[in-house]
Amino acid sequence: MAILEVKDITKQFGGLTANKDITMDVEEGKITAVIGPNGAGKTTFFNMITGVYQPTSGEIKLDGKSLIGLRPDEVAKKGISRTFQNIRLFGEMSVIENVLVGMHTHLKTNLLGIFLNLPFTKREEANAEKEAYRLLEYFDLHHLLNEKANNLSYGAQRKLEIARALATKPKLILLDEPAAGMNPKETKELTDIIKTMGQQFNVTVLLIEHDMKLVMEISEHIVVLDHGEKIAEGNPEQIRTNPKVIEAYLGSAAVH
Ligand SMILES: Nc1ncnc2c1ncn2[C@@H]1O[C@H](COP(=O)(O)OP(=O)(O)OP(=O)(O)O)[C@@H](O)[C@H]1O
Repeated sequence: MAILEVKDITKQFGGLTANKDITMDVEEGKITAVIGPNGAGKTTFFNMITGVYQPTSGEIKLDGKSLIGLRPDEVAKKGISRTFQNIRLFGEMSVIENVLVGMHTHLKTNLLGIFLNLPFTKREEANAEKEAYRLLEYFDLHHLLNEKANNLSYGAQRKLEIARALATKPKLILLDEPAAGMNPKETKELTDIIKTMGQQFNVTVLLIEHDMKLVMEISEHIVVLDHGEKIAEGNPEQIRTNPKVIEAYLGSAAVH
């Protein structure tokens, strides 16, 4: 079943068409990747799904309900969470605080409850901390929980961003180049995390990534954009051997 349905979306910035009539489905529980050369329109595509930009035309549905016209915070409430190409953590806050901030978007507690120190509030906070710890354990960041986010290695910051995005309990998580800037060891670790996190956290993964080894290893479905248009989609084998994709993006050397 498709959790996300995108139909004929187009985005124009003045005279430039960044996305043109893109149609695709993201199947629930499957890892889907969007690939393509720089400037192909991948981030614009994510920005439309998350309400940062409104499409010039077309339809986007989550669980059969339209997301058109919703602001980013409203899209987030519907169950879509994301990470960014450039890391956006609260650098002065600790690792666990970064995750707790993510969780607070769906806790029932309000500020009054915190000031009055109500039992319900305390219980909810304690549960949130436990859950945050469990998340950090999964990302192997639990030993760093009191460290300032700014002090983490680059790879650890990238993982923390994903952990924070998961803390909002999304149905669908969008990862924008999660492996960018990572060394091979970090990329390998991240590959394993992304591969298993769907089942672990009951979330569907849609990612943009340039690291083809990662993409080919974890994706069940791949969509290829070039100059704002979808030029191919299919499973890794179909994409790897598609002449159009090789010409536009992969190059003959990258096929093996
Ligand atoms: N806000 C904007 N205003 C004008 N043009 C934009 C805007 N955002 C993106 N573009 C243009 O749209 C095109 C697609 O950009 P986009 O960032 O979506 O590509 P991309 O595939 O994500 O590239 P990369 O892999 O380099 O991140 C580019 O030509 C870009 O300059």
